[in-house]
Amino acid sequence: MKPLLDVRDLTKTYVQRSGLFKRKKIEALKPTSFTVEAGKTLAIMGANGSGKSTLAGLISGAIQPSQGQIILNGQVLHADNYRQRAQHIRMVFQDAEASLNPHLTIGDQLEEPLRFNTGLNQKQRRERTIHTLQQVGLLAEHMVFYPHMMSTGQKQRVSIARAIILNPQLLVADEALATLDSSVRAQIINLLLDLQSDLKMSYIFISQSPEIVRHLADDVMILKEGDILEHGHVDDIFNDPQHRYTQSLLLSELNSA
Ligand SMILES: Nc1ncnc2c1ncn2[C@@H]1O[C@H](COP(=O)(O)OP(=O)(O)OP(=O)(O)O)[C@@H](O)[C@H]1O
Repeated sequence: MKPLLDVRDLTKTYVQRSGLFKRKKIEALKPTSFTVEAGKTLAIMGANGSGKSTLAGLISGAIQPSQGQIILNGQVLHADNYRQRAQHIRMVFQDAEASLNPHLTIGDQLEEPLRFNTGLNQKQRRERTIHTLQQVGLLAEHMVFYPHMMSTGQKQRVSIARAIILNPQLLVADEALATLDSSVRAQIINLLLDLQSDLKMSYIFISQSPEIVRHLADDVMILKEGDILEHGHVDDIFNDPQHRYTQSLLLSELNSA
């Protein structure tokens, strides 16, 4: 079966000035290749600075690659074609609060991507917005709410609604559950699993929590200093990690979970 996402030799090198004439190269992501099947979840784990957010940013188009290709459904995604990517790949961030505009109603924030990326008229946009709110367990009445009127969990639901409103094929979640307390986190995990089975989306899920990864992911990729250290089925990696780094990641996170 052809994969939904095919990442080939994706690379990101940052160049930083480190003096008047000196430049320092930071290899945030070394040439990285992997695939994600339709409807499946790939989790990405790694210590701080291992390149997780860089990889998420490259896939979502927020960061321009130094080299490499991203192919979605057989089509090469061009780094400068934001519109081409925006419809198919959407991101959910850790801090729902910061990713929502405090001055706009929830309805206006959800309609924004529809205005920019679709030809839907106002009535159709409103219908789609209400439908999407309901898909994430919110109500049509939430259209007129401002973010400060909602709980943390409801705000994360709005972030997810905004991510799925264009019917993307791939959702990239960067530590999207990290700041939620355990009961809200369980609800959002269930919501993500339900949405995936209803909408057949693929997920790339960055998380430091082995508990969440085991629950949500099919495959897991372990990043270390911009390199893939291990990549395989979650059960295989969790039951038999090949590297001490992976073992300590799983252990330290287990202890803090
Ligand atoms: N804009 C930038 N300019 C220069 N270096 C950067 C930039 N963004 C990230 N880096 C560097 O690239 C490397 C990978 O960073 P990245 O944020 O992708 O790691 P991460 O695994 O997401 O870390 P964390 O878990 O702390 O968010 C780090 O060494 C970081 O300092």
